[in-house]
Amino acid sequence: MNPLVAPESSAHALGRTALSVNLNKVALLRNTRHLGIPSVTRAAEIVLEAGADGITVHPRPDERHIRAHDVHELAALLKRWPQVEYNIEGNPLHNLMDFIRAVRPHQATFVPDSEGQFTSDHGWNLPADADTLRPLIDECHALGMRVSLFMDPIPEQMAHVRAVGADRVELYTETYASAFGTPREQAVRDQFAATARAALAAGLGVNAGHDLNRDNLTAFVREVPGVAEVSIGHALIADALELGYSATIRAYLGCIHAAGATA
Ligand SMILES: CC(=O)[C@@H](O)[C@H](O)COP(=O)(O)O
Ligand SMILES: NCC(=O)COP(=O)(O)O
Repeated sequence: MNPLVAPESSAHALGRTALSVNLNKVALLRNTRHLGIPSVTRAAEIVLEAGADGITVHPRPDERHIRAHDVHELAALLKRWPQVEYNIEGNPLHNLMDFIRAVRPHQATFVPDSEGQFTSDHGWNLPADADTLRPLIDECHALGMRVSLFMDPIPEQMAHVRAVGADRVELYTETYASAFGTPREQAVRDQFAATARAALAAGLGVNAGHDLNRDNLTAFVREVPGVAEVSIGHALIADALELGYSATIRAYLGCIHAAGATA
């Protein structure tokens, strides 16, 4: 994959938030038998044919879901989809950089997970982590890709994200998802909006992800300014078990459309 021709997705061109589908949980189900189904690459084909703007994977060191062969097979598949972005997430101090060097996705998302962590549950600590991250960000840039840092929604951290050389921040949205539907919902969403404004002011692009779903997505995209991309996996794949991949993608794109243009 040649990231030097990384697409500005149709979503960017249309002024709406891009939907990147995280396929971790398809691989998780696949790995419970030695039958190769459900297929990760088939899931990618169907969600892309339904209009998804990107594919995200998080190949954890223990290969509990996405395995090394998935990363490479998806890279080969996406050569047929030049307008689709490939986003690979992981800890660059563990196994992520091997995939980055081999596959050269459009975006690398650095996530500070430990090797056996149950799921992603916190962002980087800046500026403390800056010296460790800076050469890895520089290497990703030299390989021609964008770098996004997975961060908690703290406005004061955004200047540090830019200072270390990252292009985007991925706002860790679990606190928003947990507050949704409670009296704290608006205050928490306001915190994300303030963080996004600080990120944009620092010259960063804004991504978001973790526990987003059909219920909480529209209000987030409507009220948090400039969200370029949401990466969604767990809830979306759960919905697809009920609705099918294609109807699910149309539903999530409908949630984004209902939020209005981001431009
Ligand atoms: C970084 C993040 O919040 C998710 O992208 C992450 O991939 C979730 O990992 P699991 O699917 O292993 O829970
Ligand atoms: N970066 C977030 C992601 O890729 C998917 O997170 P989730 O929707 O599985 O919680």
